[in-house]
Amino acid sequence: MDVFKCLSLAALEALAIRVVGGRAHNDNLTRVQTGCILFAIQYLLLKYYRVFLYHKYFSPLRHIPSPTDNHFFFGQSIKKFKADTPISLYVKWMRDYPKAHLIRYLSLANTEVLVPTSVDAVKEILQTQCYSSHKSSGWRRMVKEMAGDGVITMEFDRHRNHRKMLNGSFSLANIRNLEPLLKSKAAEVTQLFDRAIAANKDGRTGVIDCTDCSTKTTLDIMGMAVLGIDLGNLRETTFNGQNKIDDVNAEFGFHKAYGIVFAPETLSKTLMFVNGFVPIRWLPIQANRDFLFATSWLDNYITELLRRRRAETKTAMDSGKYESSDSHDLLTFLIEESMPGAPAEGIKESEIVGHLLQFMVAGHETSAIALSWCLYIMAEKPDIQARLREELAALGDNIVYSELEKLTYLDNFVKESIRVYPPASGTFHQAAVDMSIDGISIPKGTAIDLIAAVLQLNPTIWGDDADEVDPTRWDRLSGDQLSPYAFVAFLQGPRICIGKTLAFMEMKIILAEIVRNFRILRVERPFTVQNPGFTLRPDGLEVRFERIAT
Ligand code: HEM
Repeated sequence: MDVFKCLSLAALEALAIRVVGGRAHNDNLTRVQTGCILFAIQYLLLKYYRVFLYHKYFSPLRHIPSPTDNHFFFGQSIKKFKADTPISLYVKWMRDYPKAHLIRYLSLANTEVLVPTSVDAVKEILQTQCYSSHKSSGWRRMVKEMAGDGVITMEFDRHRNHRKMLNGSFSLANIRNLEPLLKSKAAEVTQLFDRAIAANKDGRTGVIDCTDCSTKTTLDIMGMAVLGIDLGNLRETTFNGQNKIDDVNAEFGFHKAYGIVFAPETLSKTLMFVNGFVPIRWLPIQANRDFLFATSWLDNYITELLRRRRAETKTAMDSGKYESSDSHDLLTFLIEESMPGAPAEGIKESEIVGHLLQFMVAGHETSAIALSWCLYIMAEKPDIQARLREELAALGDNIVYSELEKLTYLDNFVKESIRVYPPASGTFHQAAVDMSIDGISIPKGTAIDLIAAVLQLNPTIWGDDADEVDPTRWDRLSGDQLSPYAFVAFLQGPRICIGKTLAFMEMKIILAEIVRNFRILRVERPFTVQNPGFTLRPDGLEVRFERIAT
């Protein structure tokens, strides 16, 4: 836009100089040369104004509390990149300005970014003015590159229409039908724990990598719930004698592909972020080749599956043998919804593939991270673990979910772990129109980072012990804690997570099985949290556990 403005202005000025000055004004310079020089001067001046002057002297946002330790050009970007976790700096700023409703920080080239820190400010963005902002274009580009174009990357009417159609597939009744699947996967988790014990020298305890194990579990669950296929990641996991999962001989599949795309090495991660702004996937390096192979493998796999299932459905319908069942995986649901005369008739194949890919991603990665942090908390806090076990002991051996969901301590524990360790670190918006938050005018285009931890770890909302994991706090909520905008790990408003109920159900069923059968003893070694990233993914979090004698 700036280039276009400066080009037009330079062309007009060059023309004016020619007309006013006549041929004599400077015979050595042609009109094009004059135009180029004017363009360069104006463009540099405009950029200087935008990068170095605007945020300091002219921006309507300049009075909002802001961290001051900025790099002169990169603002806080380098610090964010180097921080321990994707949320650490945001939480620090929230603590530095406890009374603020909004915080402003400077990003690359001193671009201003707002971070809402109060329940009122978040409510305005997610509810009152929910259609005044949309996901940032850079973020959407990154997600589309990884997981196609589905509900997560759609906006406004397109999002509203697709979301309305998709809501049916994750209705309460449909989710309830997944109970047998979730129980069978929970049983497979205990078998995997037993295999880890059997592979260990002492024959009594085992060690698992929490993120790896949880990812396999939730990927298997999503494989069934979304695609109707058993990916078999849990069943096929073996251990190699040094407590390590033996992945060397595993065929290329969903788990490997998602690992490359969503849990990449530092170089690949950097390429992913840079590519959100400047296209660099054409660079002939191995990290790019791996990424492109994995994303196209996932896309081809799902497209083929869709075409095959569609053909099978059509054959069954033509022969009058097709019966719609009560329990739908998302793929079957979408095929039925897109039939002639059905609500989603005319939906593009690429949109169905986008939805499926994005549900697989959104559904497995976040739940896996949430489960990993639950295991971490249990390892660190034996008292919490004991209390969970005690509550579960009151139920018989063959637990049904209707009993499990009534357990208040388990419910509190799951909520509390997601409060302290929100799996999705943030959602990244941009003002779609000029808007006002907390009485402050926000110009169209301003970036807004919605960071769950900034609300969920905020001492002004949750008290001085906001950082502490205390499941019992959910029994005595008061003040702002009662607001739905104090707990936004699943977001709120029209874009609230579609899988929230399923996430709670799967976590409770799997945790119940683990807690009843195993005692988590300790965290085995120091670990890190991946940064940069869109999730709070622990890296190398291993726990040691033992079987509980029956
Ligand atoms: C602990 C587990 C989970 C957490 C913390 C979580 C969190 C979130 C968050 C924060 C969003 C908003 C993202 C954004 O707008 O940028 C979201 C959206 C979404 N989630 Fe989840 N999620 C979880 C589990 C699931 C599951 C199990 C599914 C699968 C059914 C799922 C499917 C989705 C989808 C499809 C969206 C996009 C909704 C839309 O844009 O309308 N999530 N989730």
